[in-house]
Amino acid sequence: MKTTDGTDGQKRRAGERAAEAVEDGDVVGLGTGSTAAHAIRAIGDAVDAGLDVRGVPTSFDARRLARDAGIPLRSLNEVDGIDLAIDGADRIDRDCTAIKGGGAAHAREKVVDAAADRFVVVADPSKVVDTLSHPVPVEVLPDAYTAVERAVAALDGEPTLRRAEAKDGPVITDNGNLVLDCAFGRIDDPTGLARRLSPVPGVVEHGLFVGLVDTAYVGTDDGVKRLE
Ligand SMILES: O=C(CO)[C@H](O)[C@H](O)COP(=O)(O)O
Repeated sequence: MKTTDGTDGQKRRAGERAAEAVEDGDVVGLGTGSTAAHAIRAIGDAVDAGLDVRGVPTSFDARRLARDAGIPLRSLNEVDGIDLAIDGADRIDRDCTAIKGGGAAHAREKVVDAAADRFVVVADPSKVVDTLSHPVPVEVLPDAYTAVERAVAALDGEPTLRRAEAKDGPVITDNGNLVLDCAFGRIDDPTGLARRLSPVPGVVEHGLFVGLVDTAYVGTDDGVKRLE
């Protein structure tokens, strides 16, 4: 039966389906954003019901939400590995290459998601595309942002310093850095672009997630579709 709860319902179904994959004893990477938040709340409900897990949050916000949901927390340095990471995405193609960083959390997200035995993206259908063309968030050291802007321009990208909405000036990440949203138009070779962005001095991390996502759960109006 179709429901009328819109995008939030789609996100909730995706998040809750991913949370069902968490098993007793798991160490779980807890992603950032409104879709991952549904998974965090569902894991919190399961913890209330007796599930034994430890969560590794990917951001200040994920940590706060998970703590409020009653999930025991660890930092990445305190665990030997991560069994399952659940995180949102700004765009994902049918090969499960994703662009992340809409919440400026992609540096820690990538570290946690890449450390996981299994990484599941949760998304609503507006995130699924045939070809990636969304701007790529690039976290940069504050002292290096103009140098990185020039390097991005040399890769035919158009960088825009992300500005804060409830503060004058730029967005400052949880790591104290800046974000350049870099438009490259249609990204036909995300692997090549990722390889060119990573070594630019001053780049802390970019939001292209290539070869990291195992499965995507895409919530719909009446269920969840799976991309592998
Ligand atoms: O990458 C992210 C944060 O850095 C988010 O996962 C991404 O922006 C998706 O967010 P939402 O689920 O709210 O649409």
